[in-house]
Amino acid sequence: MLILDHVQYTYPNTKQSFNFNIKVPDTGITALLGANGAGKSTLIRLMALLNNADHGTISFNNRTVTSDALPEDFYQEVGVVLQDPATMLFNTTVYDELAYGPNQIMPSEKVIQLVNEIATEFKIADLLTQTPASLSGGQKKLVSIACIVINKPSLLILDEPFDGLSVANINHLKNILVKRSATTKIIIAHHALASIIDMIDDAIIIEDRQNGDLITGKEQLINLSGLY
Ligand SMILES: Nc1ncnc2c1ncn2[C@@H]1O[C@H](COP(=O)(O)OP(=O)(O)OP(=O)(O)O)[C@@H](O)[C@H]1O
Repeated sequence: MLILDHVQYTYPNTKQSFNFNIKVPDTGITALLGANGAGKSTLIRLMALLNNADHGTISFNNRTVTSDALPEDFYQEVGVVLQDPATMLFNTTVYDELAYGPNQIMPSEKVIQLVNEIATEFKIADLLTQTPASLSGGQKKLVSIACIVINKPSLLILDEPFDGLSVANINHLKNILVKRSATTKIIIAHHALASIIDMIDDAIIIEDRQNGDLITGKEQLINLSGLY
């Protein structure tokens, strides 16, 4: 579904260079693992076409995609939540934030129903009338994820989704993602394998700004959990 074929990228200012050659497994939950600064967020920005590769190709569902030739439906199919949720929240209320995507494609009575369903699923119904800027860091994180999940993307990419969440909310979000992974491919960048090993199917290791191996199998993942 998502393939990065010899993708190279260099930040113009810091000259940090990255090389990614990755075939993301088509189903389940894939972890992106690596030390701080290894390149997980950079990889996500490339996958999401927020940064343009200097060389190589990215293909999604057998189509080559670039931000210059963006397929019209790309961001309906691919939902991305970046590390800092504040960058994603710009509406007046949490309700408007959640309704933003659905409002583009369905009538308002359906939107109301869907927003209420997702707010219940994420346990954020009591926040609907609040302004996003007034939320706590963890609440912003949950709302920003719910805002993308509500659009039912076929590929969901989450950069450090559990950062800043309480244990109860981490467990709740894990349950939501595992349930949704039956119909949605999910990629999660995370820096502590042990804390997500129960929910992932495989992992891509990023080392020194390059991708390493695709790790599959519970035993192999457990063997790595002391390192990542
Ligand atoms: N906007 C930017 N401009 C220039 N260089 C950047 C930028 N963002 C990241 N870099 C460089 O790329 C490197 C990798 O950063 P990246 O955020 O991709 O790592 P990461 O694996 O997500 O790290 P962390 O686990 O700490 O979030 C950094 O060391 C930094 O020097």
